[in-house]
Amino acid sequence: MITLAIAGKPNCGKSTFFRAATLAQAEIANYPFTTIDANHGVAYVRTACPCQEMGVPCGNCQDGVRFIPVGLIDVAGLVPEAHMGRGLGNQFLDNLRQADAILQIVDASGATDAEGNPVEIGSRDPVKDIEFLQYEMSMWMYGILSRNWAKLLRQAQSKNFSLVSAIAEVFAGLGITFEHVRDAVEATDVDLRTAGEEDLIRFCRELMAISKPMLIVGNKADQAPEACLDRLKAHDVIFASAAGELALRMAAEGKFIRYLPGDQGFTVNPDANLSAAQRAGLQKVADFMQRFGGTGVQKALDTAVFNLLDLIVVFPVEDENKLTDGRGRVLPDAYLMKRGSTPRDLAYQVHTEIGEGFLYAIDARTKMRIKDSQELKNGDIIKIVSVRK
Ligand SMILES: Nc1nc2c(ncn2[C@@H]2O[C@H](COP(=O)(O)OP(=O)(O)OP(=O)(O)O)[C@@H](O)[C@H]2O)c(=O)[nH]1
Repeated sequence: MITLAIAGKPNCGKSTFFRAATLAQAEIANYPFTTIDANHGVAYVRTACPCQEMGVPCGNCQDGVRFIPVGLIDVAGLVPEAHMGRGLGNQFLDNLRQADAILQIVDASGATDAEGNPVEIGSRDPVKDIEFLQYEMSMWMYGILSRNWAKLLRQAQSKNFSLVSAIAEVFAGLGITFEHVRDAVEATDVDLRTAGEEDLIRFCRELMAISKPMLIVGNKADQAPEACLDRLKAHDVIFASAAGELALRMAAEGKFIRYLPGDQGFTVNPDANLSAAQRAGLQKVADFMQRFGGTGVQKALDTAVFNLLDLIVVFPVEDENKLTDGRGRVLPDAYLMKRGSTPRDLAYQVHTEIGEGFLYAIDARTKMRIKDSQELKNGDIIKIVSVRK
């Protein structure tokens, strides 16, 4: 499963974001428990379900809105100098190894200092928090590389030794590949054999950015002064109110409101028995959503998966006319796949045996065969024909 990590300094709202994102109404979540443990959970990305367009009600979506599970990890307690083992240090940086991308939460309201202690709203420049996480993570990687460096350089003296492959091996546990290392070398133009400390740190920073793409979430935007928002705007930030999203999901779970994560607004159920304070609280969230186009939580999850990781959604079926699987379920699965994936890749994702026996694929919309070399498109409904079942 694609996994996103939530990272940031203490008190920026990570746990609130995590709780909000993993609290799914029964109609949305196929998973009985969306929180696996305190720090690992299941969240959902939102996409259009093709069932309405195709005229076959599927029962797996909400009015044409389909939610697809992704893993979510709350990487708690990152403090300055964590890479030197301070605070919970390495253990938590280590958590990031499981992540495909990182949601970097910053306190957009500037109400917490470098260590996460509460300070007056607006007194901390939130941009500094963006730099902090990227610095900690690249220094952590540099620490790993420098521990292995002398040995790697010795080995590099032999003729057929590739430093790029060797570095990829050092970081294999982090999901870093040969291509990531090669791209980082190219982007930084570092000559690895002669590189000094400064060059290697720069290289690690690039490698980090390439292998663990980060999305910046400006949380607590509901209480952020204009000056803080303006400073963050230069950094491609998604503004959010995790607290607002949590309130909405809890209200929706209690059937007080009708709200689907990612909607730009919500409606209060006419028979909801709400106190004046609850109504006022909901009104505040409604005002925020109107200003920012939603609470930002679902938008952050969707942007990380569909833009940063550049994934598309593909719906495999066994019957291209009824759009069902072998058990008659309509559009039962929605797969997240890398853009550029082919029908054969989809066959492998469904099952290794189906991949091995792959013959051809049919586009359920056109009923035409598609070439194996053809790239799948977002929203495709595909029947795989394979010699083995
Ligand atoms: N106004 C506002 N407050 C928020 C928001 N999100 C979180 N908070 C508050 O910020 C404080 C810290 O939130 P947490 O979610 O515990 O922060 P954390 O980053 O998990 O903190 P650590 O567990 O210490 O790492 C709490 O008092 C939250 O209620 C938000 O979107 N808006």
